[in-house]
Amino acid sequence: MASLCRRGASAALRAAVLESFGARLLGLDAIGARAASTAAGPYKPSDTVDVEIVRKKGIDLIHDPLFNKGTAFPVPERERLELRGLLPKKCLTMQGQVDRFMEDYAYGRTYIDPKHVSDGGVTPDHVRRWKVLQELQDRNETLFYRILLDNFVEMAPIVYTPTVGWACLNFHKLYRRPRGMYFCSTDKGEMASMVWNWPGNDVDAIVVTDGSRILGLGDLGINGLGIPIGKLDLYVAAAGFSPGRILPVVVDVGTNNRHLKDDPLYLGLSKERMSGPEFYEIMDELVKALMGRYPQAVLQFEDFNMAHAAPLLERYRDHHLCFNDDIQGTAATAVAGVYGALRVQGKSNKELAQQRIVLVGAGSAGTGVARMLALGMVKQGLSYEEATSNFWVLDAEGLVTVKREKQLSESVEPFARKTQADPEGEKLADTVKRVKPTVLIGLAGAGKLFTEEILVAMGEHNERPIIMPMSNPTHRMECNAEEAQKATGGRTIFASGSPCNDVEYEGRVISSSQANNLYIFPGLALGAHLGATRVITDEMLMAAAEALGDCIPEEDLDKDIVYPRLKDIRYVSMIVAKRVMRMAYDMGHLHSFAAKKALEISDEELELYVKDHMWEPVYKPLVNLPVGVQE
Ligand SMILES: NC(=O)C1=CN([C@@H]2O[C@H](COP(=O)(O)OP(=O)(O)OC[C@H]3O[C@@H](n4cnc5c(N)ncnc54)[C@H](OP(=O)(O)O)[C@@H]3O)[C@@H](O)[C@H]2O)C=CC1
Ligand SMILES: CC(=O)C(=O)O
Ligand SMILES: [Mg+2]
Repeated sequence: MASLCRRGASAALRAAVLESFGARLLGLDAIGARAASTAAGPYKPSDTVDVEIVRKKGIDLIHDPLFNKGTAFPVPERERLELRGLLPKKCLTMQGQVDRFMEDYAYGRTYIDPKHVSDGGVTPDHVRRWKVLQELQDRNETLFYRILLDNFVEMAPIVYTPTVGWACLNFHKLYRRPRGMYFCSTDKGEMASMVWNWPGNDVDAIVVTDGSRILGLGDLGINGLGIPIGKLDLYVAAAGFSPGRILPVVVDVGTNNRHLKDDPLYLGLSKERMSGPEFYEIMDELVKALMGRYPQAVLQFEDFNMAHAAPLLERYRDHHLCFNDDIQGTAATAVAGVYGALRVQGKSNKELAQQRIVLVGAGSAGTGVARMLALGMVKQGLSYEEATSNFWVLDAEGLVTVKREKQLSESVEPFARKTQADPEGEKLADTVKRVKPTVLIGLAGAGKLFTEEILVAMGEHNERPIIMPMSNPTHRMECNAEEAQKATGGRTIFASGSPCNDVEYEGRVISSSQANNLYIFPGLALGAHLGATRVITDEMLMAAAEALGDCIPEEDLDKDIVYPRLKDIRYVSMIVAKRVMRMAYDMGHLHSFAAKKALEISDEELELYVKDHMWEPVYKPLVNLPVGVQE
C-alpha cells in the first residue's frame, strides 16, 4: 500500500497524521491524546483514565524516577501517597516544570572548565547541558522525555552523538548512580540469576555493547555503556518505548585501552580484552540469560568491534529477535539517504543501479552499507555480482582488491576489486580521480579523510556530488558541510553522521542532513516488537530504508534535504515501524494477532495501532480520582 508520504501522495492525509502527532507533542494529556485517537479510529480505550499502579509511597516514590512527578504531584496524590510535607506547597503543572527546567538548561548555573572537554565538536556548554539533562533523567523520567521529545532537534546532539561520545570518554569520572546492567566475564555461570536483579518484569528493548568500538573513539571498555543508554533514550523519545521497559547493558570482557586500564578511576576489568571461543561463551551465556527472562524483547547489538560484530549477528539472527545497529541500522539509513539524494537530483530509486560508489571504511558499518546498497541495486535488476562491481571499498591500507595478501573477511570479500585497472592499496584521492564516483561515503572513524583535493575532484566529476561523511562523533567525520560546499561551489548533496549546520555559500543557505541510524533503529525495533516478528530479516530492513526515504516531504527535497526532519522523528518511527510490520507479514514473520488484525483492515488502521502503542510522556494518575482532578 502506498505510503502517506510518498511523492505525490495526499499531502492532506500526511498533514492530518502529523497534526495528530503534533497534538500529542504539544502537550495533550493522556485523556486528550486518547480522545484524539478515539476520534480517528477504533483503537480507543474507554473514557476511564488508567491509573498507574505504583507500589511505593512517600520518599521512596519521590526517589523513583519512573513515577516521580516532583512539584507536579497533585494535592490528592500528596494526601493519599504520604507525600505531604515532603514537597514545597505549590503544585506546578508539567508545563510549569518544563519552563523552570528550560531556564536552567538554556542559561545554566554550572561552569564547566573548557580544559575538561577534550572531544572536538563538543563545547563546554554541550557538556553542561548533558549534565543538566542527566540529572533530570535521574529524578523524573516523564519530565525528561517530555522535554527531550519536545526539543528533539536541540537535544538529540546532547543525549546522543556528539556529546554522548564525550560522556563515554569520561564515564569513569562521571559515574554517580547506576543505570542499566553490568555483566562481567567473571560472572560466568551466574548471569541467568543476575538478570533477575533487574527490577522490571517486562522489558521490550535491550541494547548491549562490550564497549570495544564506541563511535569512532575506539575501545572504551565499560565506559561504553553511555551508548546503550543514549540509544535507549531515543527508543523512548523517538519511538515511544516505555522507559520502564528498556534495558541498557554492558558486558565487561576487559579492554585494550591502555589509558583506561591504568586509570585507578576506571570501573571495569583492568585486563586485556577477551577474544576467541572464550568471548563467544560469555556472549552466549549473556544472550541466553537476557532472552531467557525477556523472550519478547528486541535485542540490539551496538558498537562491537569488527572482529565480533558480524559473527555475533550471524550467530543469533536466525533464531533471536535481534539486529546489529552498526551493520544493519546504518545500512538502511545509508540506502534511504542515497535514495533521497537521487530524488533531489530529480531521479528515481531505479537509478541506484547506475551509481558508482566509493566507500571508505571496510568495517562493520562500511560493509553493511555496501551490502545493502548492493541489494538495493539487485532490486533494480542487477545481479549481486554486477551490483558489487559498482563499489570501490577502501580500508586503512587503501583500495581493497583480490590481490590483498592478508585474508579478507567474509563481509569485505565480495567488494574486493577484481580488475587489473584497480591497483591494490590505491590511495583514496587516486581512486576518486580515476573512478569518478557519483557517491562518496565515509565510515572509517578516522577524521578528515575527505581532503580538499578529494572534494574538489567530486565537484569536477559531478553536477551534484553526493557526499556522506557518516563517521561519529563530529571530529571523526571525514569532512564537514562547510568544507564540502566550499570545495564544490555549493553543489554537494550532503549528509553527515553527527549533525552539521546548514552552510551559507555566496548568499545562499545550503542544507545539511544527518545520516545517522537514529532514523532507523527506533522504528525498526518498534515494528519488530509490536509485530512480535521473532527475527529481523534483510527484507524488513529494506522496507525500513524505503519507508524512511518516503518520509521526506516534497518541499524538503526541493531544499536538498535527504532525510526527514528530526522534529518529525515520532512520525518517522511510526511509518518505519508500520512498513517493517507489513513486510514481516508478507514474509510470514508477523506473529502478533492484534497487529495482524490492524494490518488486514487498512494502512491507516495500522498507523493508529502503532501510534496507540507509543508511550507518551505525560503524568498518569497514581490514585483513582474523578476525571479532571489530575490537572
Ligand atoms: N552515521 C551512522 O549512523 C553510523 C556511523 N558509524 C561510524 O562509522 C565509523 C566506523 O564504524 P565501524 O565500521 O563499526 O568500525 P570498524 O572498526 O568496524 O571499521 C573501521 C574501518 O575503517 C577503516 N579505517 C580506519 N582508518 C582508516 C583510514 N585512515 N583510511 C581508511 N580506512 C580506515 C578500518 O580499516 P582497517 O581494518 O584496515 O583498520 C576499518 O575497515 C565510526 O566512526 C562510527 O561512529 C557507525 C555506525 C553508524
Ligand atoms: C551512530 C552509531 O551507531 C555509531 O556511530 O556507532
Ligand atoms: Mg553504533
